[in-house]
Amino acid sequence: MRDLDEDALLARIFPHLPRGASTLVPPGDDAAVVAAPDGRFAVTTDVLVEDRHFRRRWSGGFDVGVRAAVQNLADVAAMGARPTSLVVSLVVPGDLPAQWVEDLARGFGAMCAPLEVGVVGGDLSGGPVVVVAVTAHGDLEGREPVLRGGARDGDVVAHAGVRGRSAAGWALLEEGRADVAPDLVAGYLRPSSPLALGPAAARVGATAMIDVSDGLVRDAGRIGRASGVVLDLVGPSAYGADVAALAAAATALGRDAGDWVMTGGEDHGLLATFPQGRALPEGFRVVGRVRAGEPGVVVEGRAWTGSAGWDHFG
Ligand SMILES: Nc1ncnc2c1ncn2[C@@H]1O[C@H](COP(=O)(O)OP(=O)(O)OP(=O)(O)O)[C@@H](O)[C@H]1O
Ligand SMILES: Cc1ncc(C[n+]2csc(CCOP(=O)(O)O)c2C)c(N)n1
Ligand SMILES: [Mg+2]
Ligand SMILES: [Mg+2]
Ligand SMILES: [Mg+2]
Repeated sequence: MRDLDEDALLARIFPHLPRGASTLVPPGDDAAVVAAPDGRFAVTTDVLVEDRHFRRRWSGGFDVGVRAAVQNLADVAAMGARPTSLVVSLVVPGDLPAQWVEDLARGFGAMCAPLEVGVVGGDLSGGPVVVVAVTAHGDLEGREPVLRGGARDGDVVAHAGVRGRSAAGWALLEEGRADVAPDLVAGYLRPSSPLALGPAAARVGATAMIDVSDGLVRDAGRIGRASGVVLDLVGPSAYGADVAALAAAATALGRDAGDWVMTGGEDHGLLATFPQGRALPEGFRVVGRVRAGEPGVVVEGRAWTGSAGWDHFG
């Protein structure tokens, strides 16, 4: 596994997976779309693993519940769908206080109840570390899903949500410096995604969309490769306010705030492409252009030479 990256591993998995009779959008996007006799729905799953995504000494059950919900709801929103329901599978070690699990459920409730998203079931098992695996469903409300593969030469690239805050908060926790910027730590522990802007982007004709889980540059590259175009992003110098908000943390840790903005994961903003001249939903900000060229991503016209963004294996 150490010799593969996530995309290479998926390329080995996908050929073996049956398409089934009802698949409208197969694996490869933020969610699949499945036909139902009375319509169709988006479905997606993401897992959080103790000591890979969170540490129990930093994150309470409530935090992990919020985060697991957001991570999955954002994948639904990135299809242009409205989330409707979750199911939650838990693996819990024997030393875990029952209160932690109750707090986890409260975290799901706090995130989902205001959205009228039901948490409608799940599964329980024991195991060596905490694992929270969530499946989320969404309603496309009669619209076409917004795929990763629809960006076209001449489109604008726009982003909604925060940039780099989760990465900065995670770095502060790792270095024992949470005191430097508690707001950034909160952005890591309990990220917030502009979920309503997924359907809003779809309604104004977004051509492609992804939620940013592995970093702007890496996830922009996924749209570029899926669409057969290149996304040319603005660089860190265009993100003055974002960089300023991360400056104290970057200074304290000797890290680069611009790198967090461009490559930090787990913010769960929405990155979308729109036809040129389209009025964007409020909350989206233009961060680049789509051009013809070697499919993928460039920053200010050049290959990105900063860190690559998150990959579990690569
Ligand atoms: N084990 C697997 N079997 C089948 N399909 C998979 C598997 N793992 C991932 N996929 C599919 O591969 C695509 C990419 O998955 P990935 O997890 O990178 O996307 P994501 O959930 O949007 O990102 P992230 O997990 O970083 O938040 C998705 O369509 C997903 O359903
Ligand atoms: C303890 C700890 N170590 C490392 C990280 C960083 N991290 C883990 S997964 C991920 C990207 C998205 O994951 P996925 O693709 O699984 O959704 C990132 C940035 C963390 N959050 N906690
Ligand atoms: Mg996603
Ligand atoms: Mg995933
Ligand atoms: Mg990922």
